[in-house]
Amino acid sequence: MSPCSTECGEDTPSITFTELMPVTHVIFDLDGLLLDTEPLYTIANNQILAKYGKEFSWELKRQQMGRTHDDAIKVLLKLTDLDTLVTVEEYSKDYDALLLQLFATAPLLPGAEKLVRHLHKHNIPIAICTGSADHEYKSKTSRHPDIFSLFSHCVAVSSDAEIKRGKPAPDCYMKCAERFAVQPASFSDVLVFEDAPNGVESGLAAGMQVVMVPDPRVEDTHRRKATLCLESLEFFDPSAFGLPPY
Ligand SMILES: O=c1[nH]cc([C@@H]2O[C@H](COP(=O)(O)O)[C@@H](O)[C@H]2O)c(=O)[nH]1
Ligand SMILES: [Mg+2]
Repeated sequence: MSPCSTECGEDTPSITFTELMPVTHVIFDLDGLLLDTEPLYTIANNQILAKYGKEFSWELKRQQMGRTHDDAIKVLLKLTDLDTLVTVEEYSKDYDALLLQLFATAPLLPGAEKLVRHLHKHNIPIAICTGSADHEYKSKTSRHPDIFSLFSHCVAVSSDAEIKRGKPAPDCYMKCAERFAVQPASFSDVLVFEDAPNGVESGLAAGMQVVMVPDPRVEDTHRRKATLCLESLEFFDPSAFGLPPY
């Protein structure tokens, strides 16, 4: 994982923009980072929006990714000018049913299992922080009990009464760090893994370092905000953040 500048070629697996500092704790995003669920959201939104004669553009998706269930639908309805015609409840009805069917099919993304098993084996505290609701988390992870049992806890913002604001606000990452049995000395001792611009913003605002593994469509301006940007979790080198090497 040799650090390099943006001048590197397109096949460069990693780009760093700031100095990397050692960490003691790691928090993972879920959708689009550990699990390949983002295409499922695209299928569901395309299907529902078609009923209203609209298309699910990349701009809509980028705005939605990482947000809570209700925030994501509110943003979508506003940006498509459907907010005066359709309520969040109306949009959710068929959308939620379709998603729940799809979630149980979600595979792990490349490099996720190796990294999670490695950190757990070396007793690095690991947790999950997702914009999803609890019942969605359960459905999405149902195929992979061996991996998801390795995390100390999961903050599922859409159903967490203690968290008022979802990503991009910092609240969920701060709360997730505070729920470790042995808390980090400072939020800067936490490393976050994220795929979404809203999630990167959330982790950084919490004072944490953020490794971004973005959708290929994420623009450079958003990639540059992350501490480190990787094409795939497969290219992550734990020793770059003072974690035990592979
Ligand atoms: O195309 C989309 N992707 C993702 C989301 C939202 O982002 C959350 C995923 O959060 P995370 O990446 O924090 O796990 C989902 O629960 C959902 O609320 C969405 O609405 N639409
Ligand atoms: Mg995500």
